Amino acid sequence: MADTWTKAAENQEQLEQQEIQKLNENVNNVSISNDTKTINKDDEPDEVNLAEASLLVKIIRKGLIETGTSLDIQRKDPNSPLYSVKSFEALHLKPELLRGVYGMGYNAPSKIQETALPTLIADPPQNMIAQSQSGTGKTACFTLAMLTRVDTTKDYPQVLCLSPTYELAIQTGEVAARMAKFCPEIRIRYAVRGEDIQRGTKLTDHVIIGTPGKVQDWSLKYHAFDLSKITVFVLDEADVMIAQQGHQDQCTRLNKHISKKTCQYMLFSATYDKKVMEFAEYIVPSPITIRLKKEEEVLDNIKQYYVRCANQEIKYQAIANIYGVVTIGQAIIFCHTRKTASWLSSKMAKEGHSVGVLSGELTVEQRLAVLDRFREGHEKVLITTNVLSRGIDIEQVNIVVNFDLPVDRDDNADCETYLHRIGRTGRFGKHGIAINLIDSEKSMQICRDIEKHFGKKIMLLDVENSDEIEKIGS
Ligand SMILES: Nc1ncnc2c1ncn2[C@@H]1O[C@H](COP(=O)(O)OP(=O)(O)OP(=O)(O)O)[C@@H](O)[C@H]1O
Repeated sequence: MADTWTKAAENQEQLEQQEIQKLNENVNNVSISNDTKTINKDDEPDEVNLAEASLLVKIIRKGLIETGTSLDIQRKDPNSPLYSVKSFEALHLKPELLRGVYGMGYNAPSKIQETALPTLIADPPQNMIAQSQSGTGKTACFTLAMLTRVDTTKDYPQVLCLSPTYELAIQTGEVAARMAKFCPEIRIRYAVRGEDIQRGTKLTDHVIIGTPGKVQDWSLKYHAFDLSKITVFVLDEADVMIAQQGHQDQCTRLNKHISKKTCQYMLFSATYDKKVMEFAEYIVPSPITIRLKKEEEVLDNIKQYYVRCANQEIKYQAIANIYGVVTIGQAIIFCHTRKTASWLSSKMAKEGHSVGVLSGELTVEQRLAVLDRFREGHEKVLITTNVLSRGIDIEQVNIVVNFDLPVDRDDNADCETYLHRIGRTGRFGKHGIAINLIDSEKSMQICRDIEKHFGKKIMLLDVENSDEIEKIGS
């Protein structure tokens, strides 16, 4: 059987190689002028964008080519988050789950999977607070641990997984369903907006995946399940769940009813600032902690740039031209407010560009429909707000644009959100590009603060210097 799985994985790899080759052929067919002559950015937005487009093609082309060859190399590099010495077989997963894992095309664990999984599924259960870079397989890691712990002889919810957004809960549920494909007796239930139950219902599902508000309603208001019987409590994007206003109150309320003696806590995120980690260690009894050093948090496979734009209109022009280039892959554009997202999308739509827009004011059905269309490639560009900054996994996204840099309530750099936003590209070792549009001294300062915080260079995309362009693109 193992041989069949190995073959399936090899086939998958061959298919991926063919796909990459096809993409590269497409890239080579894109004809864009290499004109990089001196440009007055304020007066000549079109020329600026032509040069930018040309540079982007080079960078993307390089990224796509590297993507095809580097996964194996990254796996052998001890400094890479994808490094592993063990096979999935060596992690002591149940055979049915192992089949699920291979069925998803995974052939070796990432560093976080190799490190955390054996501890998470060992007995007696141990609590864990884990950090690993974006796109390195945390979801698969805690999902496998959750499914391992299910006791199908008991017909009530035992595993509770909380996500900060509707989209993320659905995505995690889909991963869990795929992993559990060969465990048909495990029942998984979404507790999210739009899913309703009758008063008096007693849930018989084993795993509940949802957002805190809905889970609170079902457990504490409708008593559809008993929180004290939960044996695994997972907080995905744990830092926002325990520290951000709104989520914090709901999670604290739920946590009060969870038995510290019999429940295993699993907290996962790509970021924890110092205070949040201290708080997490305070609320989770005797946790095993897996932490990254600050300089390890930003992935080397995501190249970061900034572009100076005179004003919002020039930022728009930059985006409008980037649109032409990203048909090679897909892009997500982050705006600070719904208003800017809607302004940008309607302006682009008016000019005939096909873009999706996803922000908090849409109904959950609309949000999911927009995301599905984007996943299926109907739109190449998705304009959004922080609602989509965390966890969403779309493999083909190779560019993230910060139309506005992320700031906190005091207008200071929001480094955690920045990291999550740019982590929508560069998934599982792929190469990605993050472009920050800078239109004021204030935003330049924020960019510098982010750079300093992570100790990773954010390079100027200087369209006036063709030598530099060549250097960046090579
Ligand atoms: N061992 C593996 N082998 C190959 N692909 C994997 C493996 N583990 C996870 N993946 C894939 O890598 C991608 C990123 O994984 P995942 O979404 O779990 O990352 P994450 O760490 O949870 O990201 P984020 O920090 O953004 O929440 C997914 O497409 C997933 O299917």
